[in-house]
Amino acid sequence: MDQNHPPLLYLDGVSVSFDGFKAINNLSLIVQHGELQAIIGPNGAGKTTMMDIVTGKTRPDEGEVFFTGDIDLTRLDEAAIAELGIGRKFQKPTVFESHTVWDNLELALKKPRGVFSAWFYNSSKEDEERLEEILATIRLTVRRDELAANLSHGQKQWLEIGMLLAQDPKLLLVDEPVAGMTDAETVETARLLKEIAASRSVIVVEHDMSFIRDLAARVTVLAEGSVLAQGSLDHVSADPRVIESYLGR
Ligand SMILES: Nc1ncnc2c1ncn2[C@@H]1O[C@H](COP(=O)(O)OP(=O)(O)OP(=O)(O)O)[C@@H](O)[C@H]1O
Repeated sequence: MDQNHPPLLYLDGVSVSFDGFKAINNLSLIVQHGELQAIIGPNGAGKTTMMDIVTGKTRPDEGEVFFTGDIDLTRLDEAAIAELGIGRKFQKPTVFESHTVWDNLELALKKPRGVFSAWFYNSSKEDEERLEEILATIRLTVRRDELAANLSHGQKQWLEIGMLLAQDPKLLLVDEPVAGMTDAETVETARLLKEIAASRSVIVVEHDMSFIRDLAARVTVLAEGSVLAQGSLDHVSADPRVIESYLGR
């Protein structure tokens, strides 16, 4: 790692086994500041486990995981890692159904990012402007007063992404966001994530290839717990090993 210009996220030689099975095997991965990166790969490739390692849910047996160059994530717990500005969106949307879109965002803004945040919070003009901005980003401005329960599945996913944005993460990990979305929502989600990545780094795990194409991001192909190929979607799609282990199946 270039110590003068460290990447936002740096994994090197990371391995983790479950009952003797190497779910992550000597994985090295870099995410730059302001980068949108797509991670693809067959079921069981270790995509979820990789995110579990970054967010502190799973401890690696071996290897280095550094954030902003000098912060060793393997020594921190989940709350401390969230507090550093690493947000994670799980596959299923978890919004407060009986609250409005606006209230969901406001609750996320008030929620401390981790246990070390200030406990006292006063709503300010500045916060309201931020929430308005987030509403526009997640395409829900006109539905701000709607109960979250009345949103479509795709809109719930966007709302949850907005709730993470309210926490102002430096790195956003997004797990299979377009599963179950309509085609139109899927196309819009690619646009939305590209906009978000203009001001922070985003890792997206997905199986939907037309969505990955729309993202126009650098693609990392994981297989059997390590990086099989990396580059543009066209580049990795032409790799015979990628075709054999994933795309050709
Ligand atoms: N806590 C755990 N205990 C035991 N085995 C696990 C655990 N977590 C993951 N695994 C195993 O590790 C391997 C990698 O799983 P992982 O969920 O990371 O893959 P994935 O690439 O996210 O797959 P998918 O595309 O299906 O979500 C799998 O064989 C899985 O069964």
